[in-house]
Amino acid sequence: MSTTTHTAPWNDQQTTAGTPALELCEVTLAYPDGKGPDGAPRTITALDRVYLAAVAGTMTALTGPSGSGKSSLLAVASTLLNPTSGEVRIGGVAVGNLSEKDRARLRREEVGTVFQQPNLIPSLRAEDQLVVTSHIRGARGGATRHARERARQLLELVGLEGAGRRRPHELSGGQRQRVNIARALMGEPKLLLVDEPTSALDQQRSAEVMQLLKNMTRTFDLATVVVTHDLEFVDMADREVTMLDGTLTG
Ligand SMILES: Nc1ncnc2c1ncn2[C@@H]1O[C@H](COP(=O)(O)OP(=O)(O)OP(=O)(O)O)[C@@H](O)[C@H]1O
Repeated sequence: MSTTTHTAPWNDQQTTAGTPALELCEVTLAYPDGKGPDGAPRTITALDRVYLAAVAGTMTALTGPSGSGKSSLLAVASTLLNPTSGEVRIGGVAVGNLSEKDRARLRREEVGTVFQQPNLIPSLRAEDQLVVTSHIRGARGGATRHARERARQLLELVGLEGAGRRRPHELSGGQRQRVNIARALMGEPKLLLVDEPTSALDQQRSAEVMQLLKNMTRTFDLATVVVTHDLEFVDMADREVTMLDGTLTG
């Protein structure tokens, strides 16, 4: 019986240093919205022919009013939602051409996500929050040690050295968000997508979390896209883009 190794399609590609980690090309996303008075299906256009390129080592702030389409953009960029039309490319690879399995693998290997609420597991210590995913995926022995070592390094990098044994209720809101960010970096992503990371934090903690995201962007050469309502922190980003009624400007 012959064995074949399955190489991820995106590893087969010649990607040049200049390839953006994320490209959205003419991306439109329409959600179903019931039926109109005539019984015809209606839709809400959340994204309307959006172009966006995010390159390594750069933090992009994504702003815009409530309902303008920011979370929809992150959902499409993270490959969790398929656009209605247009193309999403991660590291130069057109996501629409991939099987569901390859898309999940691409997401796992290339994309880190940080959501508004840290969603930490209440019973787990900080370090275990970071290693649990690799454990669930079957890592044992050397791989487990490697994951634990990386978890410790990341916790130190996000300013939580010595807090690895604390459970979520023993951490402040800002510290929980730091664990969340460290967890998103465990898979060594190239693209980091962050949705409103400061919504539950006071001004000082918010500034610290934004600074941390910027530091991580530089340290790991990430393409980071941060949705934020906090206009005062927008200047910390390298670039600002604004959503308005599903259209991106900036
Ligand atoms: N699952 C869904 N089904 C139908 N419509 C949706 C769905 N999710 C979002 N929408 C609609 O799509 C539009 C964009 O929503 P989205 O959540 O992307 O905006 P947002 O800018 O992230 O808003 P907020 O800042 O309030 O989080 C809105 O009109 C919203 O009502």
